[in-house]
Amino acid sequence: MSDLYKLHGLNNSQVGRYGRQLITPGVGVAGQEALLAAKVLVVGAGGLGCPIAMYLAGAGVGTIGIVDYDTVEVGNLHRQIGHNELKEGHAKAVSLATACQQLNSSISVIPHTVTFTSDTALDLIARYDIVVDASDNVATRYLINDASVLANKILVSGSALKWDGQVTVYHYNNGPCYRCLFPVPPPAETVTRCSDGGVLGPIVGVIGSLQALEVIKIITNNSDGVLSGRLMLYDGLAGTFKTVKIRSRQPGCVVCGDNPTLTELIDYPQFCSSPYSDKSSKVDDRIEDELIMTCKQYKSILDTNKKHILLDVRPKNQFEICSLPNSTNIPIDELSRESSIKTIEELAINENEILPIYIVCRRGNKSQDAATILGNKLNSTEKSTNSFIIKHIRDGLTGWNEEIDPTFPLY
Ligand SMILES: Nc1ncnc2c1ncn2[C@@H]1O[C@H](COP(=O)(O)OP(=O)(O)OP(=O)(O)O)[C@@H](O)[C@H]1O
Ligand SMILES: [Zn+2]
Repeated sequence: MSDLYKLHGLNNSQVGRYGRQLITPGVGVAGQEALLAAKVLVVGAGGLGCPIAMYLAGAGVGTIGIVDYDTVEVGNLHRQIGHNELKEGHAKAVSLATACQQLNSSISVIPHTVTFTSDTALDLIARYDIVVDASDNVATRYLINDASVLANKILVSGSALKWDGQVTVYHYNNGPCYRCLFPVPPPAETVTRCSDGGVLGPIVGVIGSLQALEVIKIITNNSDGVLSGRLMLYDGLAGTFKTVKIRSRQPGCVVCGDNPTLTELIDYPQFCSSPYSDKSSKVDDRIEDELIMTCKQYKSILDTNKKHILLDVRPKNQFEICSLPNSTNIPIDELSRESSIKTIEELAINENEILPIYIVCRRGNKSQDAATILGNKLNSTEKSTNSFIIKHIRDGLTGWNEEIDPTFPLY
């Protein structure tokens, strides 16, 4: 296109590349120019981060930053479709940045292979206009919120688990921030992680795409429909979307309120009692020593053919993947039922002897709770006998894989 025809700053290849987007009502040349000038930071290069960054790259967002400390694993690929098998072991931020550049080499995509922490957040955010939360843990969520408010940036937030997801925009046009809605973090033990609850690829695909769309709406100044003060909920299994009004900005909010008291970043893992990661860490012992058995001890029980009951308290669909020989599956949620207790008693009471009951789960977390529940039910004071031996297997099936048999599949 010669200047004779041109009334704007887009060149011929930009008109060609972004044509379908350009002619969409509400975008136009001004919208495209704004996209090319925009700088967006995506925190997390996982399930949400992949579609977010790829769609923003496709749309021609001029500068995209991608933060992630982690590396690509094959178990990520069912949903993290910006990566591929050749990238196993590579930094996720670099892998996704490369995929974005392959999609659109005319923009700038900057990988930041660091953990987003109180030390790194403000420096990173300062280089961008909009922040997108594509992380997967509560500590990072509070950090991103506080850093965005302190740096006065708009935050596009999303989350997904199992078959569901949600999207909203914080700190936009006097709308609420995350803390206006959730002033204090939930108890760490009530938070379900993707690695425990599961998540489907298309669910993060939908939510990540919606987050990218909010970013595009904000940049192209389609402000009326921006999901500020509203939360869009997607139930993929039911096939429904619902948008609900959420609490407005709270004048008393510690970070975005009228008289904020939180004026610098804090220690978020401490505040949330959980780390900047949803990875499973070693589980601490919470019960007395006599209720604990190691994987090696259980192996020797098996090797010596000692009679016992092995109770696997994982959800049924996890038990189906693989289980230790002769184990009985009673998911922990069903353990307190009278019928479950009866089944366990029938299994354990064997002619004249009472067999010991060993409990296993994925990592040795739920099995501790199960040992306590079962101890209370079976050895309660109302019972005449107090003789059930109950132990949980420390480190669970993950420990079994690591210490005893690496062929036991991990998921
Ligand atoms: N504070 C943080 N700094 C940098 N990256 C983060 C931070 N918190 C989370 N992330 C990244 O956000 C991404 C979230 O992706 P996703 O929810 O798909 O989980 P994942 O950790 O890859 O999956 P899995 O739980 O299956 O291992 C991860 O790649 C994770 O490394
Ligand atoms: Zn607030």
